Amino acid sequence: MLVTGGAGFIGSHMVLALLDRGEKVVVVDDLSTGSRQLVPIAAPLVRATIADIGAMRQVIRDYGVTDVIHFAGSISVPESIRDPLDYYANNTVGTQRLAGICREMGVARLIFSSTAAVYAAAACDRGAPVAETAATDPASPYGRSKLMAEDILRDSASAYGLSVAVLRYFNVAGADPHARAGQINPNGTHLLKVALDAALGRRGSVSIYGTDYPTADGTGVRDYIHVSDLIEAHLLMLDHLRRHDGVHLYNCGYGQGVTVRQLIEAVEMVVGRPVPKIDAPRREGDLAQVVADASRLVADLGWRPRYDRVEHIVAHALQWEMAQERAHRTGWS
Ligand SMILES: NC(=O)c1ccc[n+]([C@@H]2O[C@H](COP(=O)([O-])OP(=O)(O)OC[C@H]3O[C@@H](n4cnc5c(N)ncnc54)[C@H](O)[C@@H]3O)[C@@H](O)[C@H]2O)c1
Ligand SMILES: O=c1ccn([C@@H]2O[C@H](COP(=O)(O)OP(=O)(O)O[C@H]3O[C@H](CO)[C@H](O)[C@H](O)[C@H]3O)[C@@H](O)[C@H]2O)c(=O)[nH]1
Repeated sequence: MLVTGGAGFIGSHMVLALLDRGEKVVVVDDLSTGSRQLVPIAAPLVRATIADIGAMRQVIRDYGVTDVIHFAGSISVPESIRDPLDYYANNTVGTQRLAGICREMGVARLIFSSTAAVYAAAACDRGAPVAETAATDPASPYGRSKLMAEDILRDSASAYGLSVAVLRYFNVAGADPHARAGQINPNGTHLLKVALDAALGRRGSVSIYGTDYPTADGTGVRDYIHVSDLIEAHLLMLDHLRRHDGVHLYNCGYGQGVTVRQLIEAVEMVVGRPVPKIDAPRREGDLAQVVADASRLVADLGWRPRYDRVEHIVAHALQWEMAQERAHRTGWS
Protein backbone atom coordinates (compact mmCIF):
# COMPACT_ATOMS: atom_id res chain seq x y z
CA MET A 1 0.00 0.00 0.00
CA LEU A 2 1.38 3.40 -1.01
CA VAL A 3 0.20 6.46 0.92
CA THR A 4 1.14 9.73 -0.77
CA GLY A 5 1.20 12.66 1.63
CA GLY A 6 1.51 10.19 4.51
CA ALA A 7 3.62 12.65 6.54
CA GLY A 8 0.75 15.14 6.59
CA PHE A 9 -2.19 15.62 8.92
CA ILE A 10 -4.71 13.20 7.43
CA GLY A 11 -2.23 10.88 5.70
CA SER A 12 -0.36 10.14 8.93
CA HIS A 13 -3.61 8.98 10.57
CA MET A 14 -4.20 6.75 7.55
CA VAL A 15 -0.75 5.19 7.91
CA LEU A 16 -1.36 4.45 11.60
CA ALA A 17 -4.74 2.85 10.86
CA LEU A 18 -3.34 0.69 8.06
CA LEU A 19 -0.45 -0.48 10.23
CA ASP A 20 -2.90 -1.13 13.09
CA ARG A 21 -4.73 -3.61 10.90
CA GLY A 22 -1.60 -5.30 9.63
CA GLU A 23 -1.20 -3.79 6.13
CA LYS A 24 2.26 -3.07 4.73
CA VAL A 25 2.67 0.64 4.00
CA VAL A 26 5.17 2.83 2.18
CA VAL A 27 4.90 6.63 2.28
CA VAL A 28 5.90 9.11 -0.41
CA ASP A 29 6.00 12.69 0.84
CA ASP A 30 8.08 15.71 -0.15
CA LEU A 31 7.74 17.11 3.40
CA SER A 32 6.60 20.48 2.01
CA THR A 33 4.01 20.75 4.79
CA GLY A 34 4.29 17.33 6.42
CA SER A 35 6.80 16.06 8.94
CA ARG A 36 8.96 12.96 9.24
CA GLN A 37 7.94 12.93 12.91
CA LEU A 38 4.40 11.89 11.96
CA VAL A 39 5.46 8.76 10.06
CA PRO A 40 5.82 5.64 12.25
CA ILE A 41 9.08 3.71 11.88
CA ALA A 42 7.14 0.69 10.57
CA ALA A 43 6.29 2.64 7.40
CA PRO A 44 9.28 3.48 5.17
CA LEU A 45 9.24 7.14 4.12
CA VAL A 46 10.51 8.03 0.65
CA ARG A 47 11.11 11.75 0.45
CA ALA A 48 10.07 12.64 -3.09
CA THR A 49 7.44 14.58 -4.96
CA ILE A 50 4.66 12.60 -6.63
CA ALA A 51 5.63 14.43 -9.82
CA ASP A 52 8.98 12.62 -9.88
CA ILE A 53 8.08 9.78 -12.19
CA GLY A 54 11.41 7.97 -11.71
CA ALA A 55 11.10 7.97 -7.92
CA MET A 56 7.45 6.86 -8.06
CA ARG A 57 8.23 4.07 -10.51
CA GLN A 58 10.95 2.79 -8.20
CA VAL A 59 8.76 2.91 -5.07
CA ILE A 60 5.90 1.06 -6.78
CA ARG A 61 8.29 -1.56 -8.11
CA ASP A 62 10.36 -1.98 -4.93
CA TYR A 63 7.35 -2.31 -2.63
CA GLY A 64 5.07 -4.23 -5.03
CA VAL A 65 2.37 -1.56 -4.68
CA THR A 66 -1.12 -2.50 -5.91
CA ASP A 67 -3.15 0.09 -3.95
CA VAL A 68 -2.56 3.83 -3.58
CA ILE A 69 -4.19 6.31 -1.21
CA HIS A 70 -3.41 9.74 -2.57
CA PHE A 71 -3.38 12.55 0.01
CA ALA A 72 -0.42 14.57 -1.30
CA GLY A 73 -1.54 18.02 -2.33
CA SER A 74 -1.86 21.68 -1.49
CA ILE A 75 -4.82 22.48 0.71
CA SER A 76 -5.49 26.15 1.38
CA VAL A 77 -8.29 28.06 -0.36
CA PRO A 78 -6.75 31.56 0.19
CA GLU A 79 -3.28 30.39 -0.87
CA SER A 80 -4.78 28.97 -4.06
CA ILE A 81 -6.24 32.37 -4.90
CA ARG A 82 -2.83 34.01 -4.41
CA ASP A 83 -0.96 31.34 -6.38
CA PRO A 84 -3.32 29.32 -8.58
CA LEU A 85 -0.61 27.89 -10.84
CA ASP A 86 1.05 26.17 -7.88
CA TYR A 87 -2.27 24.53 -7.08
CA TYR A 88 -2.89 23.36 -10.63
CA ALA A 89 0.68 22.02 -10.78
CA ASN A 90 0.59 20.17 -7.49
CA ASN A 91 -3.02 18.98 -7.34
CA THR A 92 -3.98 18.57 -10.99
CA VAL A 93 -0.73 17.85 -12.85
CA GLY A 94 0.59 15.88 -9.86
CA THR A 95 -2.48 13.63 -9.93
CA GLN A 96 -2.27 13.27 -13.72
CA ARG A 97 1.32 12.08 -13.39
CA LEU A 98 0.40 9.72 -10.61
CA ALA A 99 -2.44 8.26 -12.71
CA GLY A 100 0.05 7.74 -15.55
CA ILE A 101 2.49 5.89 -13.37
CA CYS A 102 -0.33 3.77 -11.89
CA ARG A 103 -1.34 2.81 -15.42
CA GLU A 104 2.24 2.01 -16.42
CA MET A 105 2.93 -0.07 -13.32
CA GLY A 106 -0.43 -1.86 -13.23
CA VAL A 107 -1.67 -0.39 -9.93
CA ALA A 108 -5.17 -1.78 -9.29
CA ARG A 109 -6.82 0.78 -6.99
CA LEU A 110 -6.53 4.41 -6.00
CA ILE A 111 -8.39 6.40 -3.34
CA PHE A 112 -8.28 10.17 -3.90
CA SER A 113 -8.65 12.98 -1.37
CA SER A 114 -11.07 15.41 -2.91
CA THR A 115 -12.97 18.19 -1.24
CA ALA A 116 -16.33 19.80 -0.63
CA ALA A 117 -14.77 22.86 -2.28
CA VAL A 118 -15.75 21.36 -5.68
CA TYR A 119 -19.46 22.07 -5.10
CA ALA A 120 -21.23 25.07 -6.59
CA ALA A 121 -22.03 27.92 -4.21
CA ALA A 122 -25.65 27.71 -5.32
CA ALA A 123 -25.81 24.05 -4.22
CA CYS A 124 -24.29 24.75 -0.79
CA ASP A 125 -25.75 28.07 0.15
CA ARG A 126 -29.34 26.87 0.11
CA GLY A 127 -28.48 25.63 3.59
CA ALA A 128 -29.46 22.00 2.95
CA PRO A 129 -26.78 19.30 3.08
CA VAL A 130 -25.10 18.75 -0.30
CA ALA A 131 -25.26 15.29 -1.87
CA GLU A 132 -22.78 13.85 -4.38
CA THR A 133 -25.33 14.55 -7.12
CA ALA A 134 -25.22 18.34 -6.47
CA ALA A 135 -23.78 20.62 -9.13
CA THR A 136 -20.04 21.24 -9.08
CA ASP A 137 -18.66 24.69 -9.82
CA PRO A 138 -15.77 25.46 -7.50
CA ALA A 139 -15.43 28.96 -6.03
CA SER A 140 -11.62 28.76 -5.80
CA PRO A 141 -8.61 27.52 -7.76
CA TYR A 142 -8.14 24.95 -4.98
CA GLY A 143 -11.57 23.46 -5.70
CA ARG A 144 -10.99 23.60 -9.46
CA SER A 145 -7.59 21.93 -9.14
CA LYS A 146 -9.24 19.04 -7.28
CA LEU A 147 -12.25 18.78 -9.59
CA MET A 148 -9.94 18.48 -12.61
CA ALA A 149 -7.98 15.80 -10.78
CA GLU A 150 -11.24 13.92 -10.15
CA ASP A 151 -12.02 14.02 -13.89
CA ILE A 152 -8.53 12.78 -14.76
CA LEU A 153 -8.97 9.83 -12.43
CA ARG A 154 -12.49 9.04 -13.71
CA ASP A 155 -11.24 9.03 -17.30
CA SER A 156 -8.26 6.89 -16.30
CA ALA A 157 -10.62 4.43 -14.64
CA SER A 158 -12.71 3.94 -17.75
CA ALA A 159 -9.75 3.88 -20.16
CA TYR A 160 -7.20 1.83 -18.23
CA GLY A 161 -9.22 -0.16 -15.74
CA LEU A 162 -7.84 1.56 -12.65
CA SER A 163 -10.44 1.32 -9.87
CA VAL A 164 -10.94 4.71 -8.26
CA ALA A 165 -12.66 6.05 -5.17
CA VAL A 166 -13.09 9.79 -4.92
CA LEU A 167 -13.78 10.92 -1.37
CA ARG A 168 -14.95 14.50 -0.97
CA TYR A 169 -13.96 15.54 2.53
CA PHE A 170 -15.71 18.37 4.31
CA ASN A 171 -13.69 20.13 7.05
CA VAL A 172 -11.31 17.62 8.59
CA ALA A 173 -10.22 18.35 12.15
CA GLY A 174 -9.37 16.76 15.51
CA ALA A 175 -6.49 14.35 16.11
CA ASP A 176 -5.78 10.73 16.90
CA PRO A 177 -7.58 9.92 20.20
CA HIS A 178 -4.30 8.39 21.47
CA ALA A 179 -2.34 11.55 20.49
CA ARG A 180 -0.10 9.63 18.10
CA ALA A 181 -0.76 12.09 15.26
CA GLY A 182 -2.33 15.47 14.65
CA GLN A 183 -1.95 18.81 12.91
CA ILE A 184 1.73 19.71 12.74
CA ASN A 185 2.11 22.41 10.09
CA PRO A 186 3.08 25.55 12.09
CA ASN A 187 1.60 27.67 9.29
CA GLY A 188 -1.76 25.91 9.39
CA THR A 189 -4.64 28.26 8.65
CA HIS A 190 -7.63 26.06 9.43
CA LEU A 191 -10.06 27.58 11.91
CA LEU A 192 -9.62 25.05 14.72
CA LYS A 193 -5.81 25.30 14.61
CA VAL A 194 -5.93 29.10 14.65
CA ALA A 195 -8.53 29.20 17.45
CA LEU A 196 -6.57 26.73 19.60
CA ASP A 197 -3.37 28.72 19.06
CA ALA A 198 -5.21 31.86 20.15
CA ALA A 199 -6.65 30.09 23.21
CA LEU A 200 -3.19 28.81 24.17
CA GLY A 201 -1.62 32.27 23.81
CA ARG A 202 0.49 31.32 20.77
CA ARG A 203 -1.12 34.03 18.67
CA GLY A 204 -2.86 37.26 19.55
CA SER A 205 -6.35 36.50 18.26
CA VAL A 206 -8.50 34.70 15.73
CA SER A 207 -10.12 36.73 12.96
CA ILE A 208 -13.72 35.81 12.20
CA TYR A 209 -13.94 36.11 8.44
CA GLY A 210 -17.43 37.38 7.72
CA THR A 211 -20.17 38.16 10.22
CA ASP A 212 -22.91 39.00 7.74
CA TYR A 213 -23.55 35.62 6.13
CA PRO A 214 -27.18 34.47 5.98
CA THR A 215 -26.56 31.91 8.75
CA ALA A 216 -27.77 31.50 12.35
CA ASP A 217 -25.19 33.91 13.81
CA GLY A 218 -23.87 35.54 10.62
CA THR A 219 -20.64 33.50 10.48
CA GLY A 220 -19.65 30.75 8.04
CA VAL A 221 -21.06 27.25 8.53
CA ARG A 222 -18.93 24.14 7.99
CA ASP A 223 -19.30 20.42 8.59
CA TYR A 224 -16.30 19.46 10.76
CA ILE A 225 -15.42 15.77 10.58
CA HIS A 226 -13.08 14.08 13.05
CA VAL A 227 -10.01 12.76 11.27
CA SER A 228 -10.41 9.30 12.85
CA ASP A 229 -13.95 8.95 11.50
CA LEU A 230 -12.66 10.03 8.09
CA ILE A 231 -9.95 7.38 8.24
CA GLU A 232 -12.51 4.74 9.15
CA ALA A 233 -14.36 5.71 5.95
CA HIS A 234 -11.12 5.11 4.00
CA LEU A 235 -10.68 1.64 5.50
CA LEU A 236 -14.26 0.74 4.57
CA MET A 237 -13.71 2.22 1.12
CA LEU A 238 -10.54 0.21 0.60
CA ASP A 239 -12.33 -3.03 1.48
CA HIS A 240 -15.22 -2.09 -0.82
CA LEU A 241 -12.85 -1.25 -3.67
CA ARG A 242 -11.11 -4.59 -3.29
CA ARG A 243 -14.48 -6.28 -3.95
CA HIS A 244 -16.01 -3.82 -6.43
CA ASP A 245 -14.20 -2.38 -9.48
CA GLY A 246 -15.04 0.91 -11.11
CA VAL A 247 -15.44 4.45 -9.91
CA HIS A 248 -16.96 5.38 -6.57
CA LEU A 249 -17.80 8.83 -5.22
CA TYR A 250 -18.61 9.62 -1.59
CA ASN A 251 -19.02 12.70 0.57
CA CYS A 252 -17.34 12.49 3.97
CA GLY A 253 -18.97 14.64 6.64
CA TYR A 254 -21.54 14.39 9.41
CA GLY A 255 -24.35 16.49 7.96
CA GLN A 256 -24.00 18.89 10.91
CA GLY A 257 -23.44 22.58 10.34
CA VAL A 258 -21.26 24.41 12.87
CA THR A 259 -20.73 28.17 12.68
CA VAL A 260 -17.36 29.86 13.18
CA ARG A 261 -18.62 31.33 16.46
CA GLN A 262 -19.88 27.92 17.66
CA LEU A 263 -16.51 26.32 16.95
CA ILE A 264 -14.72 29.09 18.83
CA GLU A 265 -17.15 28.67 21.76
CA ALA A 266 -16.39 24.93 21.82
CA VAL A 267 -12.67 25.76 22.00
CA GLU A 268 -13.33 28.17 24.88
CA MET A 269 -15.35 25.52 26.69
CA VAL A 270 -12.84 22.69 26.21
CA VAL A 271 -9.70 24.77 26.89
CA GLY A 272 -11.39 26.69 29.70
CA ARG A 273 -10.09 30.05 28.51
CA PRO A 274 -11.52 32.83 26.35
CA VAL A 275 -10.35 33.03 22.75
CA PRO A 276 -9.42 36.60 21.72
CA LYS A 277 -11.37 37.24 18.51
CA ILE A 278 -11.77 40.03 15.98
CA ASP A 279 -14.61 40.46 13.48
CA ALA A 280 -13.12 40.71 9.99
CA PRO A 281 -14.41 41.00 6.41
CA ARG A 282 -15.37 37.90 4.45
CA ARG A 283 -12.46 35.88 3.05
CA GLU A 284 -12.32 35.60 -0.73
CA GLY A 285 -13.33 32.18 -2.07
CA ASP A 286 -15.37 31.27 1.04
CA LEU A 287 -18.93 29.99 0.86
CA ALA A 288 -21.54 30.81 3.49
CA GLN A 289 -22.31 27.18 4.31
CA VAL A 290 -20.90 23.82 3.30
CA VAL A 291 -22.62 20.83 4.92
CA ALA A 292 -22.46 17.22 3.72
CA ASP A 293 -25.21 14.82 2.88
CA ALA A 294 -23.17 11.70 3.66
CA SER A 295 -26.08 9.25 3.59
CA ARG A 296 -24.51 7.36 0.68
CA LEU A 297 -21.42 6.59 2.76
CA VAL A 298 -23.60 5.35 5.62
CA ALA A 299 -25.91 3.28 3.38
CA ASP A 300 -23.32 1.69 1.07
CA LEU A 301 -20.35 1.22 3.38
CA GLY A 302 -22.03 1.00 6.79
CA TRP A 303 -19.96 3.94 8.06
CA ARG A 304 -20.74 4.75 11.72
CA PRO A 305 -19.00 7.87 13.02
CA ARG A 306 -17.70 7.68 16.61
CA TYR A 307 -16.58 11.25 17.29
CA ASP A 308 -19.34 13.36 15.77
CA ARG A 309 -19.58 15.94 18.53
CA VAL A 310 -17.58 19.10 18.06
CA GLU A 311 -16.32 18.77 21.67
CA HIS A 312 -14.65 15.45 20.75
CA ILE A 313 -12.90 17.10 17.83
CA VAL A 314 -11.67 20.02 19.91
CA ALA A 315 -10.67 17.85 22.90
CA HIS A 316 -8.55 15.51 20.77
CA ALA A 317 -6.91 18.41 18.93
CA LEU A 318 -6.11 20.03 22.29
CA GLN A 319 -4.71 16.77 23.67
CA TRP A 320 -2.41 16.56 20.62
CA GLU A 321 -1.27 20.19 21.01
CA MET A 322 -0.46 19.56 24.68
CA ALA A 323 1.47 16.39 23.83
CA GLN A 324 3.46 18.38 21.26
CA GLU A 325 4.27 21.08 23.82
CA ARG A 326 5.48 18.46 26.29
CA ALA A 327 7.60 16.81 23.60
CA HIS A 328 9.20 20.17 22.70
CA ARG A 329 9.94 20.94 26.35
CA THR A 330 11.57 17.58 26.90
CA GLY A 331 13.39 17.59 23.56
CA TRP A 332 11.48 14.60 22.16
CA SER A 333 10.04 16.18 19.02
N1 LIG B 1 -7.74 19.15 5.90
C1 LIG B 1 -8.93 19.27 5.32
O1 LIG B 1 -9.88 19.79 5.90
C2 LIG B 1 -9.14 18.71 3.94
C3 LIG B 1 -10.42 18.82 3.40
C4 LIG B 1 -10.64 18.30 2.13
C5 LIG B 1 -9.64 17.67 1.43
N2 LIG B 1 -8.39 17.59 1.98
C6 LIG B 1 -7.36 16.94 1.20
O2 LIG B 1 -6.73 15.93 1.98
C7 LIG B 1 -5.35 15.81 1.63
C8 LIG B 1 -4.50 15.86 2.87
O3 LIG B 1 -4.71 17.09 3.53
P1 LIG B 1 -4.05 17.43 4.96
O4 LIG B 1 -5.03 18.25 5.69
O5 LIG B 1 -3.52 16.20 5.56
O6 LIG B 1 -2.87 18.38 4.51
P2 LIG B 1 -1.31 18.35 4.85
O7 LIG B 1 -0.72 19.56 4.24
O8 LIG B 1 -1.11 18.10 6.29
O9 LIG B 1 -0.85 17.04 4.07
C9 LIG B 1 -0.44 17.04 2.73
C10 LIG B 1 0.84 16.20 2.66
O10 LIG B 1 1.23 16.07 1.29
C11 LIG B 1 2.61 16.38 1.17
N3 LIG B 1 2.76 16.85 -0.21
C12 LIG B 1 2.25 17.98 -0.77
N4 LIG B 1 2.57 18.02 -2.07
C13 LIG B 1 3.31 16.91 -2.33
C14 LIG B 1 3.91 16.39 -3.50
N5 LIG B 1 3.85 17.02 -4.68
N6 LIG B 1 4.58 15.21 -3.42
C15 LIG B 1 4.69 14.54 -2.25
N7 LIG B 1 4.12 15.00 -1.10
C16 LIG B 1 3.42 16.16 -1.15
C17 LIG B 1 2.90 17.39 2.25
O11 LIG B 1 4.26 17.45 2.62
C18 LIG B 1 2.01 16.87 3.37
O12 LIG B 1 2.69 15.90 4.15
C19 LIG B 1 -5.08 16.94 0.63
O13 LIG B 1 -5.10 16.41 -0.67
C20 LIG B 1 -6.24 17.89 0.84
O14 LIG B 1 -6.55 18.62 -0.32
C21 LIG B 1 -8.12 18.09 3.21
O1 LIG C 1 -8.71 32.19 10.94
C1 LIG C 1 -9.80 31.80 10.45
C2 LIG C 1 -9.87 30.65 9.64
C3 LIG C 1 -11.10 30.30 9.10
N1 LIG C 1 -12.21 31.03 9.37
C4 LIG C 1 -13.51 30.60 8.83
O2 LIG C 1 -13.73 29.29 9.29
C5 LIG C 1 -14.40 28.52 8.29
C6 LIG C 1 -13.54 27.32 7.94
O3 LIG C 1 -12.34 27.78 7.31
P1 LIG C 1 -11.04 26.86 7.16
O4 LIG C 1 -9.95 27.70 6.61
O5 LIG C 1 -10.81 26.13 8.42
O6 LIG C 1 -11.50 25.76 6.11
P2 LIG C 1 -12.19 25.96 4.65
O7 LIG C 1 -13.66 25.73 4.83
O8 LIG C 1 -11.74 27.18 3.98
O9 LIG C 1 -11.54 24.81 3.78
C7 LIG C 1 -11.33 23.51 4.22
O10 LIG C 1 -12.43 22.69 3.89
C8 LIG C 1 -12.75 22.67 2.57
C9 LIG C 1 -13.95 21.78 2.40
O11 LIG C 1 -15.10 22.38 2.94
C10 LIG C 1 -11.53 22.23 1.77
O12 LIG C 1 -11.46 20.87 1.60
C11 LIG C 1 -10.17 22.70 2.20
O13 LIG C 1 -9.13 21.73 2.01
C12 LIG C 1 -10.02 23.02 3.59
O14 LIG C 1 -9.00 23.98 3.66
C13 LIG C 1 -14.63 29.47 7.12
O15 LIG C 1 -15.92 30.00 7.25
C14 LIG C 1 -13.58 30.56 7.33
O16 LIG C 1 -13.93 31.82 6.81
C15 LIG C 1 -12.15 32.15 10.18
O17 LIG C 1 -13.16 32.81 10.41
N2 LIG C 1 -10.93 32.51 10.69
